[in-house]
Amino acid sequence: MVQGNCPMVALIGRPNVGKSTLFNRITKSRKALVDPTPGVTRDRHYDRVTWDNKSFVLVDTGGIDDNPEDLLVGHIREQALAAIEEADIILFLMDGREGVTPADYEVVEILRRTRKPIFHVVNKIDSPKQEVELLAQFYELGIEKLWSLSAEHSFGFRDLMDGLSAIIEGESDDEGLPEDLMRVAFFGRPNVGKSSMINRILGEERMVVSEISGTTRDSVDTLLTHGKYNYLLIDTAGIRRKGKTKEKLEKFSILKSLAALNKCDIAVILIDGEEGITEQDTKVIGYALEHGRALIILVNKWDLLEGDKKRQQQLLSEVGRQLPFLGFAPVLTVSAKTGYGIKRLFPVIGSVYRQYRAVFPTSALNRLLREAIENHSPPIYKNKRLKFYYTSQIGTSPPRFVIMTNSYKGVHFSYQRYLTNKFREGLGLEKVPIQLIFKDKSSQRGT
Ligand SMILES: Nc1nc2c(ncn2[C@@H]2O[C@H](COP(=O)(O)OP(=O)(O)OP(=O)(O)O)[C@@H](O)[C@H]2O)c(=O)[nH]1
Ligand SMILES: Nc1nc2c(ncn2[C@@H]2O[C@H](COP(=O)(O)OP(=O)(O)OP(=O)(O)O)[C@@H](O)[C@H]2O)c(=O)[nH]1
Repeated sequence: MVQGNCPMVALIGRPNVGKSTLFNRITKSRKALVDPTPGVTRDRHYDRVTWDNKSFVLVDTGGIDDNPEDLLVGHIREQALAAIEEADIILFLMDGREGVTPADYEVVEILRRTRKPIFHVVNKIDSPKQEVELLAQFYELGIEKLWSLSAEHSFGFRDLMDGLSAIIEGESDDEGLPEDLMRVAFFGRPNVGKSSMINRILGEERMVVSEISGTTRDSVDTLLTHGKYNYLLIDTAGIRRKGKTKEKLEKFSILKSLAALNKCDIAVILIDGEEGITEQDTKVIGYALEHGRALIILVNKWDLLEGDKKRQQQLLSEVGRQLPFLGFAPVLTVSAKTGYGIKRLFPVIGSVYRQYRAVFPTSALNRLLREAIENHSPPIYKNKRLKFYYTSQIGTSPPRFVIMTNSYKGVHFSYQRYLTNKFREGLGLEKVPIQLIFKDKSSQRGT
């Protein structure tokens, strides 16, 4: 049984064996979370999947790292090594139509080195008849259990997914943790100072601390009580840097840390004050946004910029420029080394958390909606004035509101943005993401 919330399942295999096809089949049933945010780099090669109430993060390693200059066999070997190192479960895909290849032998050998669960999957077996014809030769590999599959036509798919979810433990229910816990996860590139930051927070505040192990394989969660509040600090894994695979592992570690996103309320993203914001930072931020998480940006190692006003300003405006859509996220300059700025963090976490979980009475929301419409008339759509009838809150974390309209299709981006800003201002939600969902009153359809 694979423990922990949301293990990482890596899909490996030679080019063209059907990894993308399988990835799409597994992930496509998932309903879209939020509209894509402009400017955010989206990586289509990983996704969170829930099957039978079990959740995991699926990673298509082929997509992560396609370097055409890599020799084929070398490439798959590296992929397998990285997967052994970083993934919790491995799906090794082979091509039933092509038959067993030397690379398959080699990968099977590599995979024998780990005790992690491995699914040896023979793809492109599109029917029971083909199973009889194509599968037999793969037993030469000496693998007891082979899974035959048609990623394209779904033969064998359900069995594979059931097999996979059978070895994943259900969501842990946080037994023994206090209620109303603020879950704060720290993200950032290797070496940005995540561990130093958490240590600094713990040392600085001399708080009641206890370690909760095993929630995620490589991360240690720390429960602490500060004032009358309880916090769970989640440190995302540091990676082991090893020779040539460093780059690859770095990508893996980012993906894996994404599993932590699923269990936090607030994602604290550390940016290296010396290096500035990187593409990997914007990727993690994008993913946090898609998951509707509250965000706090910490520009760490600020001590290294001490006295350099020009560089400081440059850096902050760079952050603003790179993340224009992120106006709501507080940005703090800090130093885990000297302790500069750390005292400001808790009040910010507190106010972000309160906003993130806020609940509003329907009457106040409707008043706000009416005022917003009076101040700025809705546009005309298909010769009719757009109407907004009423609104109510349908969720928190982040706050979500539904607004009933006569034509949700007519609510263009600019008016949507206007209403979002009005809701933010009117409800005091300036530090968190919020979602407005428009629905047609008559048909109950909408976005
Ligand atoms: N007959 C059959 N064809 C399949 C199946 N799965 C994938 N294919 C085909 O195999 C080809 C390669 O599939 P991809 O999913 O792109 O393979 P990949 O492993 O992601 O390839 P790379 O992106 O190069 O790593 C495509 O033409 C698919 O249509 C299957 O189950 N049956
Ligand atoms: N000058 C300066 N150095 C810092 C600061 N914070 C961390 N460092 C240094 O940066 C290095 C990396 O810090 P870690 O806390 O290990 O970074 P991490 O993000 O946990 O790294 P991984 O475990 O690799 O993910 C260490 O040498 C720290 O001493 C800071 O605010 N200022």
